[in-house]
Amino acid sequence: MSFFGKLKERMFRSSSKLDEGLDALVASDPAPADEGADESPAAPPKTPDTPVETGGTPAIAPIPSPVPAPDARTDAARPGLLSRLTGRADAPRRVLDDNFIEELEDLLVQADLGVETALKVTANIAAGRFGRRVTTQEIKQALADEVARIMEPVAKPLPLYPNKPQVVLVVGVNGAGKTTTIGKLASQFRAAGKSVIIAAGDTFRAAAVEQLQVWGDRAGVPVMTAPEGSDPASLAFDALTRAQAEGADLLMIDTAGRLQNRADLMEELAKIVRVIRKKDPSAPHNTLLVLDATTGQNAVTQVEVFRQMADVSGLIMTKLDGTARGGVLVALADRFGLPIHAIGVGEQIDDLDAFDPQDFAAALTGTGR
Ligand SMILES: Nc1nc2c(ncn2[C@@H]2O[C@H](COP(=O)(O)OP(=O)(O)OP(=O)(O)O)[C@@H](O)[C@H]2O)c(=O)[nH]1
Repeated sequence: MSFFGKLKERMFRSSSKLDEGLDALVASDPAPADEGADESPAAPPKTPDTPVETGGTPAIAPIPSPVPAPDARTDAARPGLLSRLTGRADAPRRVLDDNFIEELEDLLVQADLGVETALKVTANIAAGRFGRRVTTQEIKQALADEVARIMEPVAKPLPLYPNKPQVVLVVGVNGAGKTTTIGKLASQFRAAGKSVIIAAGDTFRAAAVEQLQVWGDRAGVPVMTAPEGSDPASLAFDALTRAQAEGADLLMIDTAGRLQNRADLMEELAKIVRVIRKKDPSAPHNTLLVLDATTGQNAVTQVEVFRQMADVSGLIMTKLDGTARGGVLVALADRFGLPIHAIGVGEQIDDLDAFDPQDFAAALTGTGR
């Protein structure tokens, strides 16, 4: 299955609230039009060609008339054979008015786009459409276009540099998916013919080290470990020494993610950087922040916190499968503009891929491709 296939199938599979919410938004016509017209698209027109205004409040979309409205530009408003076959002539419509805009904003906030981004996106969707009768499909497509427009500038694969080894520091809170992501990336680099070494820098958790070893075995990549509780900076130094001696292409350094004691963690990360720079002043070449999509708006806080602690160069978002909170990625892109290198949609080795804004927008809005 293609990665987009997986993304579409898994992303929000359990709770695709945005897609359903948009359907409900247009269908939840506060002043429903004549039901009869819905069931009989071929019936004579019961509605005027332009939206009906009822006492100052813009009318809610009448069920589409078989007679094209003068301003209609979509096939749905031209009930030809194709429209009837695809059912689009019957598509519910609703006037895009203030209420609609407010409800759309709420829906986007619930989908974790964050208030600021939700307001911006909604305003852009409404521009040029205000007062018009719109279908769900039109709104979904407009939303998908807006999301893709925001995400396009940040969709950048992890850059590979000629430096040998390229040192990749991986940071993020416990459980975000750092270990899994390192395993998946290592496996992909190996498949691309690169030699990789992993340093298990979370020396305080034996389980984390073991898990990394399992991933290293799977990927066919050596994992350097140190005794429990030992200094991660010292391990990083040794790992870089070995990577340089062996001419490895990449050194990936896992780190601890204990945010409970921010000062300690900050010092630990700073020390790792200080120490590896003794061997390579240009290292680390990438500092990847791994974020868990299921934490929703918490991811925004995590970016803020980790940017204070480390020179974060890019993001990887995991667990986009089975969550309704993937919209937070739009908020992150809009707010921070940090490159999004990859997304994870499962626990298997091939469940990580480069971030594609069009695919993501399509999966998020349910427009499909
Ligand atoms: N569904 C899903 N689960 C994932 C994904 N990425 C990681 N996981 C799971 O998330 C859990 C935590 O992942 P880890 O890789 O151990 O996270 P970590 O950041 O290294 O956590 P610590 O080892 O506690 O520091 C594991 O059970 C992974 O299998 C993903 O994209 N989708």
